[in-house]
Amino acid sequence: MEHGEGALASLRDVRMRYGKVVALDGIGLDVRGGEVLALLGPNGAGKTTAISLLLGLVRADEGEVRLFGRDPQTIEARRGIGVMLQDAALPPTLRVGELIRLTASYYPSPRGVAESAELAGVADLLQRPYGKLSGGQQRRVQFALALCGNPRLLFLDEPTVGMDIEARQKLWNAIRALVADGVSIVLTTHYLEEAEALADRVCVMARGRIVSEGSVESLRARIALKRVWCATHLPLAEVAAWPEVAEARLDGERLCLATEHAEPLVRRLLAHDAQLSALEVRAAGLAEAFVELTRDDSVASLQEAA
Ligand SMILES: Nc1ncnc2c1ncn2[C@@H]1O[C@H](COP(=O)(O)OP(=O)(O)OP(=O)(O)O)[C@@H](O)[C@H]1O
Repeated sequence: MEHGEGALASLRDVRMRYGKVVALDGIGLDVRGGEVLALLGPNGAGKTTAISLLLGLVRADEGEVRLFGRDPQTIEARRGIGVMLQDAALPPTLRVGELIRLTASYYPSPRGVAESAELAGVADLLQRPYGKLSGGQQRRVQFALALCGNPRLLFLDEPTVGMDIEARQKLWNAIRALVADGVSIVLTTHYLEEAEALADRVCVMARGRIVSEGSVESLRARIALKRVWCATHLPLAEVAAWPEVAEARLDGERLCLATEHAEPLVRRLLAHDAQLSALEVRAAGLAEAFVELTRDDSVASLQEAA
């Protein structure tokens, strides 16, 4: 199958610059029907730019961008999506119910105001002016606006920023309900647990590229690695070549090694350096796996046959 065929939305060989800044450096991405795709990556990785292209808010310098097989700037394509961006500037004096009604009116077959509000957990806020709501409440209203058009595809850019734990859980449940209803979702997040809780597939971006793509499990597989730190006179290059060592780098004064075989590695280290000190062994968490993935493009070996 040709890349992008059958996908709800796709980027192909897309490059994008802002002046001298390369925001996207040749990326390909498909959003498939029925999936929750999480885009992860550190600040400035290019996640928002990728979404902005799919939404038709900006045009790519190079490459092809399709939304429902069309140019994302066409009205037909835009009517099929719902959007929750980071910097939603909504009129503060409008009441929540009015905002939902107004937004829904742009769509051919919207959800009702009451149903949208119920799904987003803002049914008790309908009479309140938007500007008087808390940050977390405003985010939930923005979610209601994203889903009120009855979209097939929903873009959520860091949807749970500023929400407390309970609100976050409620939003996750609402997202699950939409997915069960056949809605596809593209989500960006800095919370790994959010990707774990929701995503079928994860794309890790760094420096305008996709450095890893696969299931949440393939990311989690990195937890099998342990981290070993030690102060040693052994040269980094020598230790990096040992068979037990998956990755090696300097962390301040110490070597930091990633390994699946911590005990044999520690035995070998001690055998080669009797003066070795400051030894520490820890399991690598998902957060560390993520940092590793985004540290260096060469660690793209996790690529999973999807
Ligand atoms: N309108 C713009 N003008 C100039 N540079 C921009 C613009 N938008 C994005 N950039 C730059 O492009 C790069 C990618 O930014 P982008 O917002 O896509 O990253 P991100 O992954 O969404 O980051 P974050 O997690 O901080 O939201 C960054 O270096 C950013 O500074």
